[in-house]
Amino acid sequence: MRVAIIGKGKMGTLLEQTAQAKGMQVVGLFDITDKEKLLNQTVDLVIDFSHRDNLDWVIDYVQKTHAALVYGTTGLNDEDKEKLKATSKQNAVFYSANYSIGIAVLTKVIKEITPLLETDFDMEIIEKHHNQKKDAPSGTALQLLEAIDPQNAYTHQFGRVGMVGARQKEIGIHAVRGGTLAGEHSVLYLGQDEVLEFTHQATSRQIFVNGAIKAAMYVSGKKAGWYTMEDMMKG
Ligand SMILES: NC(=O)C1=CN([C@@H]2O[C@H](COP(=O)(O)OP(=O)(O)OC[C@H]3O[C@@H](n4cnc5c(N)ncnc54)[C@H](OP(=O)(O)O)[C@@H]3O)[C@@H](O)[C@H]2O)C=CC1
Ligand SMILES: O=C(O)C1=N[C@H](C(=O)O)C[C@H](O)C1
Repeated sequence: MRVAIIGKGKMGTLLEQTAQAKGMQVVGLFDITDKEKLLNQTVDLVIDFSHRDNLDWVIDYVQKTHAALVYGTTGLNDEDKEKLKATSKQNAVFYSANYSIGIAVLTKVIKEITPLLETDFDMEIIEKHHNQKKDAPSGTALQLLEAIDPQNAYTHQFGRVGMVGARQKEIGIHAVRGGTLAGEHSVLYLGQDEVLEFTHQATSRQIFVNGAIKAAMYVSGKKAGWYTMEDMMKG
């Protein structure tokens, strides 16, 4: 499988090593500065872990070449997500804000348990990441938020400051940044005299890379469509 990787940062470089070890032919790591080099060739699959500013030219490229796309970049706005969804009408697009198995399972679990808890428990999300991360809150925190509030029934309270008053029908989302933390996400259910807390800790980026490579193998050769970790877990 001929693969192009968009992004030359922490994820891009680790992806290249792992993809090559799995026998994929990596034609290169690309960024906005050298996109012309990619436009001159075709690949079967593009893996993007870079920055949302690359989204438009990457979409143009996969649409022209019919390559499949595994997309992991976070910090997308609603319009960006719509563009990706629209691309999946002509291309196979695999999308996840977090390619670890642990977060895929946690997302599934909290979808199931939230309806049992939300009447009596307040819900909050806390994420912690390294000091180089550009977006906040993390894409995963937003994915977990969507899982606990699929109908948008709560106010989404991004941090709190000042005389905020008593808690309303809201979900708090909090971002911590520092050091080299690969990523930690907690979903808290806070009730009368009891707290239920689920925490996922990534102790290395390799888990995201392994998940993205699995997603690449899963989506390669599939017909146009939108593919997720949930689909891949079903097999
Ligand atoms: N879905 C998942 O499981 C995971 C997703 N991610 C996401 O992947 C992305 C990359 O993460 P990571 O490798 O750690 O980040 P890095 O900062 O290490 O690398 C980012 C890459 O994007 C490029 N870039 C930065 N800003 C711009 C810009 N404005 N326009 C075009 N290119 C740009 C950088 O180039 P330069 O160095 O020249 O600025 C670099 O090549 C992030 O969005 C992160 O949240 C990360 C881990 C897991
Ligand atoms: O930037 C990172 O590092 C990570 N980004 C993703 C996110 O925003 O959720 C996934 C993971 O937490 C690491």
